[in-house]
Amino acid sequence: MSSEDYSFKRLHFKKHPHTQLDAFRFAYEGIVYCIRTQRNFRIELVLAAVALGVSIWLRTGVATIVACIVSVLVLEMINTAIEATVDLFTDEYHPLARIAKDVAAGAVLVASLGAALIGAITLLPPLLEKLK
Ligand SMILES: Nc1ncnc2c1ncn2[C@@H]1O[C@H](COP(=O)(O)OP(=O)(O)OP(=O)(O)O)[C@@H](O)[C@H]1O
Repeated sequence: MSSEDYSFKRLHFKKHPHTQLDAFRFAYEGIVYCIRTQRNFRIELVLAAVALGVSIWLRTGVATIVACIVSVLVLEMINTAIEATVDLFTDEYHPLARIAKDVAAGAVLVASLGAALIGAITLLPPLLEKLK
């Protein structure tokens, strides 16, 4: 779904009033938008499923892995929101637009590297033990 399709769906959007259920639906649509349009988000979902599966198989605590997964996915979504906001503001080159997008992408990279490191520390020793 492109951002144009997404906007089209909302042609009849009324800002007020909306119910709590509508608020959940808007949030759900945001998640679906990320899955449909962000390749990195889909890759992260697959890696998350693999890491979670391995963690369950090895019977390590899953809480750390879940925390890493949530951090990366949430940051990817915030990155997508920042990109959309910057694109809404300008489609011209602007150094501040570049900083906003680069810093947001950098945040995702830091979280991803951290998650990979934590994943390796948590999963590698029991995995090597199991494969002995
Ligand atoms: N309006 C702009 N002004 C200046 N630089 C920009 C602008 N838009 C994008 N850039 C630069 O291009 C890079 C890629 O921006 P783009 O919007 O294409 O993100 P993307 O490739 O879709 O990112 P992702 O892969 O995380 O979805 C930014 O990180 C930034 O360095």
